[in-house]
Amino acid sequence: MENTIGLEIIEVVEQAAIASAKWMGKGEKNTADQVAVEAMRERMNKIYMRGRIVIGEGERDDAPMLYIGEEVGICANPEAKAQCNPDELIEIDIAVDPCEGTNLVAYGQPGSMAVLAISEKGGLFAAPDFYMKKLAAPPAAKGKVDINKSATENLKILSECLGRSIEELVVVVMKRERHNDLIKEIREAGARVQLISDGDVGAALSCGFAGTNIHALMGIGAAPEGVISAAAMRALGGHFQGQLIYDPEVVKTGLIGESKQSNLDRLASMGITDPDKVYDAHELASGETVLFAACGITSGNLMQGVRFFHGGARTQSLVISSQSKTARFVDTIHMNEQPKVVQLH
Ligand SMILES: O=C(COP(=O)(O)O)[C@@H](O)[C@H](O)[C@H](O)[C@H](O)COP(=O)(O)O
Ligand SMILES: [Mn+2]
Ligand SMILES: [Mn+2]
Repeated sequence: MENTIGLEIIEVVEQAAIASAKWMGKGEKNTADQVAVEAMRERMNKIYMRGRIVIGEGERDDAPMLYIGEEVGICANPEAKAQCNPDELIEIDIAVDPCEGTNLVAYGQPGSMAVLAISEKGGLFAAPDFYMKKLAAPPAAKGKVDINKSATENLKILSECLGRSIEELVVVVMKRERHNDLIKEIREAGARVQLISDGDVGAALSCGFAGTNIHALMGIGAAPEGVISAAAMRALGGHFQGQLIYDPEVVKTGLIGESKQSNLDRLASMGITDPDKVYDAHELASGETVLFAACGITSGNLMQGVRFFHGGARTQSLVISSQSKTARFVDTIHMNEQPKVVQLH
């Protein structure tokens, strides 16, 4: 799979990031999102694969493109349809977030990225658009920290696994009212908290790499982003656990349906019989091969954002593969028809 489409998925996230970056700082989050979706879809439909979107736009925004269940790949491209033989193509499930951190793009803040994860058919958990309690940590703490333990206990474990004092640990938490107690507990335990307004995929990913000065992600974010983060951590060997949150009282927003009971009914209709199950990275991204790709829209811990120059743009992407066990940073100069210069920096 990596050989077949590894390079192509880099271009998919690059194109989405470039499109979205044109709307950076313009205060229009929906446009920044929409153009990323269109660019991602257009490039995806040139790939010789039979792709199916399992996590996409859709539930939250009732989107017309990259919706859950949409078929993508060369056979979905009207121009190629005549020559297309689906039986010859590899079947792939895809989780996408073409613009992860739409607010970050709209307001010119760091940490937004175009992101996707792919695996064989059935290899990614088709999470509903609910919330998810998440715990991400570096590879050294994999299987040692536990989402069922308190933050205080996990910080002690992290401190031992990483050979640093608790005071030397930094935990990313989304700045939300629902996290007030968690933030207090982390601070009282002695660790430092980095509050983010959006973009918990980037935070989870940062835990996978030493040198980012981020040692854990704790708290509740969106479930689809949880699966994408899990795919990255699965391929990288980091720790990720997620537990669906279906009670609107816990998150204090109306985003996950009217009532706890209606959400439980919906989970049951999806075949999720144990709604409180804690999933680890291997369960959320269970395929034999898992690939993760991201391209910075605005600069973050791991990737620089898109930099435009007259006639082109430069991007930085990351592709992580469970198959080749590589985390590959890709630095690309994109040249339009006739650039006056090919800008190096
Ligand atoms: O910040 C986020 C927004 O993602 P997007 O809509 O693609 O720009 C995600 O990283 C979060 O995981 C998540 O969507 C968020 O926590 C849910 O929203 P909220 O109710 O504001 O916490
Ligand atoms: Mn997102
Ligand atoms: Mn998004």
